[in-house]
Amino acid sequence: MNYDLNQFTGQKAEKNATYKALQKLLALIKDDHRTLTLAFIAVLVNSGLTLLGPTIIGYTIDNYVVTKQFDSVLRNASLLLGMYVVALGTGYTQTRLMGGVGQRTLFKLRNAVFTKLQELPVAFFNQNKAGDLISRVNNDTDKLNLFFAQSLMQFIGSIAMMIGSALFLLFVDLPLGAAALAPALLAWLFTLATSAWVKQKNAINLKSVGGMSAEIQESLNNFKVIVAFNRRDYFRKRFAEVNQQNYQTAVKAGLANNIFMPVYSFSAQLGQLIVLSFGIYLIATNRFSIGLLISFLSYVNNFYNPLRQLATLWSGFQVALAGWDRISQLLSLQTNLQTIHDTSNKTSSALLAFQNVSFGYPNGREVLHTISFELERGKTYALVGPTGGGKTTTASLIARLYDPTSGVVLLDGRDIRSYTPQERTQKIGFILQEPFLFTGTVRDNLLYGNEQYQHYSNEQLATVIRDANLKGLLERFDDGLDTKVQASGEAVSLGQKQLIAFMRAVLRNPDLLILDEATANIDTVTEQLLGEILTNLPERTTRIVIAHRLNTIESADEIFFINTGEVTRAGSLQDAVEMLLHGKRIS
Ligand SMILES: Nc1ncnc2c1ncn2[C@@H]1O[C@H](COP(=O)(O)OP(=O)(O)OP(=O)(O)O)[C@@H](O)[C@H]1O
Repeated sequence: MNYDLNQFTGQKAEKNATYKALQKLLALIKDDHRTLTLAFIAVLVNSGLTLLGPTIIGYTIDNYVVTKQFDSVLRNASLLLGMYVVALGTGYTQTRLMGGVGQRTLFKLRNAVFTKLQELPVAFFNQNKAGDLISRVNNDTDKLNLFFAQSLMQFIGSIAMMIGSALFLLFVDLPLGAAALAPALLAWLFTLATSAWVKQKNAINLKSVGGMSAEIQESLNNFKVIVAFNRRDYFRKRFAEVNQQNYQTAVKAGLANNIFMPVYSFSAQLGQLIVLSFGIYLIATNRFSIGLLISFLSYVNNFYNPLRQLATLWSGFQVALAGWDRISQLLSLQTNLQTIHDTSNKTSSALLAFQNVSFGYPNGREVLHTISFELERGKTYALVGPTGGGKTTTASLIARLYDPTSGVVLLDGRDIRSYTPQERTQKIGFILQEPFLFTGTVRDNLLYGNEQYQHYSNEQLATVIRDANLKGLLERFDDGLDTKVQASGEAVSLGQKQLIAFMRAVLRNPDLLILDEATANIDTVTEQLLGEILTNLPERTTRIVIAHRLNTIESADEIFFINTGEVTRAGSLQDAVEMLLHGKRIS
């Protein structure tokens, strides 16, 4: 399955996915329907009051100013002032309410995106850069917040004002009204023609922001290599390039976003010119009063001012849409590692069995080719083979980090896909080649994902550690369980990280323990200690050891040689050495 987010093309199937994601967006604001309704009412009241203004002014001019009835003029002026104050209040209410909706949507959206990231399989993270994902969680979601907080109700308000004004113009004088509105048609056609282009320019810009973020993340993650190889200039140059690219796409997006404004302004000016020219003619022929012309002009303004505002709002909307596309691509992804109902009629009495398993990474060659083997309970297996031969891949399939392209993996006689992630991780412990620790203490890291001992006190945990023969390992840490650990820091050595990963896996008491190069950075004495711990694991525990060092595989009951898509049983350590030396099966 392809999980590369930057390869989405917006084809039909993806459009359906976007539609689904749009439903998700609506679900996010569903809880806010009361606030939205209130804000909507506030906007309508605001627009209604603003719309009434010109009528009252026109009426006052024609009936009281011309006849010099100052009392009535003053009364209507006070009425107008009252209306404007109420409009101010509703405007403020609307802004406040929508600000809350925007922030809440942002909050929920970020949670939804992050939760989705936690659901996705390893294959997804192989194909996407962390920096780009961070940018989607941080930057793209904020584009939607801005739209909700600042634009949505203005958008509705502007439309309401425009409809009201248009109705008034057409009602008072149909031909003049239609002529005054005609330039808006131009603006509308222009909008239709350019919107997709504007959205695309914004999408390119957001993608380049994601690319820049990925670049920053990569250089921060690898700063030591950069310093050691004196590659600072190289990375500076690379960053300058992506920054330059981002600058260029931002300028283009900015230009695209501003393209509506002059066209909308021009159509507004045309509208006014038309009304003025025809209006003078209508007054000269006594079909229009001065007051009516003034209110007419005001309504033309009331129509075109929101239209001008729409120019900005519309580009904001295109930015939000482009951001939403990037988020919805992520939200609509489904993990391909679903828990399925076990329909295979295949059985095996072994703890784990590969039956005709083939596997290849997306866009890569086949790494394993119709492999079959079985692992018995309580035995120790070693996987050996040349670098890149497929050992880690085999172990990853055993831990179901990926599913086979064809064939089936059976755990305890059942399709491994029929186990829930909890059941599976309970049964299988995996010590990865590159141990990763979370910021916290040794204790936090030992209990990571371990429900059983979560609430144990340090003393109780120390007893469990002693019973599991792990005491000798814990002593390697100055402050024992309370030793501070940092995900990216150097407070613990690589070997110590491997020790924590080892203890973490053993404490979970799994049926199957996979050690992928787990002793590569550990001294010989400690390695012997690990060997003893492994030997003393409960009898039913099956161990799989991936190692390049021969002494670590000496104690294995069976050795598998993995290379060029094949898994071959090596009868003895000597056979394995021969195979390693010749890189192939010996006859
Ligand atoms: N995430 C991945 N995406 C694409 N190809 C991969 C990925 N991981 C491994 N491969 C490819 O699969 C093949 C087997 O890799 P694997 O890591 O299983 O080998 P290995 O035997 O464990 O090697 P080593 O001894 O170096 O750890 C290699 O050709 C590698 O390039």
